Amino acid sequence: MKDNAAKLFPNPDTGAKVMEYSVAHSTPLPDWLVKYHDWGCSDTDVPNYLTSTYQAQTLIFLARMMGAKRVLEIGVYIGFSTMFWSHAVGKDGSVTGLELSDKYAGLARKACAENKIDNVDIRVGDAVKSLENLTVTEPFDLVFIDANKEAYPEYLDILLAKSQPGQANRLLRAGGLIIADNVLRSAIVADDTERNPNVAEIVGRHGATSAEELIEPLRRFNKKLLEQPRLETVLLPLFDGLGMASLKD
Ligand SMILES: C[S@@+](CC[C@H](N)C(=O)[O-])C[C@H]1O[C@@H](n2cnc3c(N)ncnc32)[C@H](O)[C@@H]1O
Repeated sequence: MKDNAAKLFPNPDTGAKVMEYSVAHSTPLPDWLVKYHDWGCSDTDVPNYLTSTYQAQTLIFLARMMGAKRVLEIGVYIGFSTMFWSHAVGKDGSVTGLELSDKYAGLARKACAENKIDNVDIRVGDAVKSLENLTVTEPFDLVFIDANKEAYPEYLDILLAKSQPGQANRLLRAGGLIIADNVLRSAIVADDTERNPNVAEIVGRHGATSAEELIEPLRRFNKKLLEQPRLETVLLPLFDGLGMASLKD
């Protein structure tokens, strides 16, 4: 049987070169998005929150390939991903962003205004509440989950409950895509043994009492994606782990 993990990179340097080459041979982001990402990495509270520019290139490609016009984003931060979704859906599409922090929502709105983006609507508050209260006239094509990891299972439950077949004003259309970031969380979700040095590092970084506290909600989320009969799922070990599922009716 062919090995699932192709042994492409003999060492980290070659791995980095392959990545550099792959980025250079993928449709580039517009300059204004790259500039905003640079600013986000150098001058904001938590640069680590940002998706990478290569992840942006990949997700834009995916959204356009499925013809997505309406995107819901859970976890906006300073609006980098919000703006790349806006770029992906084009002027006749729209993006709704849910963000807890008033400050980050303000930065995101400012960036949208500065870049003449007028198809983004950012709502401030806890995303569980915002999702519960969200009503739409047309369903979303794509939902990007990138907020507090402990609430991922709840976000999924609400999304599915509000996207029932035949339901008026459902949130996600049949055939719509759910993309969840960080579902492997520096590999600790798949390997929480002492062989994985990231376990101690991540627990320390998040001031968690145990690795389990960080791992359990994501394992529950990944299991729900897999076992929910209305979802067809693939977990890509790219970036920090991308959970992807399409909704069947
Ligand atoms: C990883 S960042 C999002 C990064 C953004 N998607 C990007 O790639 O540019 C996660 C965001 O989720 C927000 N967040 C955390 N808990 C939340 C909650 N309960 N409801 C809504 N947003 C939340 C944080 O304030 C933070 O801005």
